[in-house]
Amino acid sequence: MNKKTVRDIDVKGKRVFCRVDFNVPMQNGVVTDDTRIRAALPTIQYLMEQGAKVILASHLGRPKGKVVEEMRLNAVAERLSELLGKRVVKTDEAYGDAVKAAIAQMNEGDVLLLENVRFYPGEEKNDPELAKAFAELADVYVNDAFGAAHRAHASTEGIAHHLPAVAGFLMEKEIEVLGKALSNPDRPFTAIIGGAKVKDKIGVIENLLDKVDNLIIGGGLAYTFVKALGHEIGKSLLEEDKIELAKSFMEKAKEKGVNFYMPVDAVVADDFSNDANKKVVNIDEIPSDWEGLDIGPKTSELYRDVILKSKLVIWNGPMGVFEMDAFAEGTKAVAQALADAEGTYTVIGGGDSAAAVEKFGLADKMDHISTGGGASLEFMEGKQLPGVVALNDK
Ligand SMILES: Nc1ncnc2c1ncn2[C@@H]1O[C@H](COP(=O)(O)OP(=O)(O)O)[C@@H](O)[C@H]1O
Ligand SMILES: O=C(OP(=O)(O)O)[C@H](O)COP(=O)(O)O
Repeated sequence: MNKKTVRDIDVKGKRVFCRVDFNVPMQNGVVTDDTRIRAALPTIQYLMEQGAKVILASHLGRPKGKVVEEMRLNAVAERLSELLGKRVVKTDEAYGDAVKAAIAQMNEGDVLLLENVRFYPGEEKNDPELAKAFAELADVYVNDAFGAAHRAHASTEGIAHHLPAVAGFLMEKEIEVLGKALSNPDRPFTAIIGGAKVKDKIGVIENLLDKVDNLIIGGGLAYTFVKALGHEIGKSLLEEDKIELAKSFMEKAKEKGVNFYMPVDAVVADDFSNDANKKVVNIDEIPSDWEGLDIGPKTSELYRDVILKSKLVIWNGPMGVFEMDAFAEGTKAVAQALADAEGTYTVIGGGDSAAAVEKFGLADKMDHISTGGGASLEFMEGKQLPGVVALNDK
């Protein structure tokens, strides 16, 4: 990475505004998955050890510029305190006089967490005034929020124009791992794209066709491709206006010598529910009033073979509706193949795929699980991430 990191600056005694992505799932006021908090610990602990006054900032959810009580960061501060073994002070605002007064009380090595930055309308608008108000709190800016690096917001981008601005360790690692995967991949290089958001993923599929040896398609978005081949897909997920594009991708794959793998069979159901009637059919035999909710066993086997022969695999998006046990087998099979693949570097691209490997107890078998869903996708599409661009060059 050609950006400066926390290693390149002296932070002793300095107030460091460190943007993290603590956008974690919560239920009844308790953090239910602290992966993102743990992922930021190396940077936080380094700053503490170096004698910085660590001021953490994060968003949680999408409160749309207003205070939403359930989206306060109090529970996050509690969890972070437990993980650090040190009390983290939490302010009820993210800038202003009360916050400045709390910061003035800090000693070297102390940690303070600001309130949810998205309680202010200026955050998502990247309002220069809010960016300045954040900058006034500190001497140095550190961005460790890879999961939010695709957002040009006041605390992820604007503030970097007012202070010395460097990357944290998580940001550095994410960019390095994903960057290496794309620029200098070990081969055969396989990308597995699944999930439901066809529109969001079309761009990444197009970009990956220039880079991979094998492209595997699964999940809800596969049916637009099945339809493009001229098959009946019943009530399966369809993005009608992307059929032509899907066709062009399959042609492009052929021209470029990319092996394009699509489901050869599917688990279809007569209802979108765990208790629906279900059966396995060949991909060109989906009944008109049924819908495909998982890849079938023949497809799982085919995909497993491709995975085991690969040296690098990146995976984004489940193979089926894995949240329902009845349609989790395909996603589980792919996760298991990744876990079993020896000498294969496996990268999980955030979001639901990360939740899936966690659910199947295979997370520790993966080489890199990205903390960013949208961010890793945009990175793989070849887009510049504003939160990274704004940092100081080496
Ligand atoms: N065949 C399918 N039909 C409908 N939804 C599906 C299908 N396969 C997967 N999904 C859904 O896709 C969702 C994840 O999609 P997406 O958000 O694109 O993935 P990610 O979060 O990994 O980027 C999951 O909630 C899953 O239930
Ligand atoms: O959870 C996040 O995105 P992700 O689910 O795509 O990884 C990030 O914290 C960004 O949140 P946002 O999509 O509300 O800007």
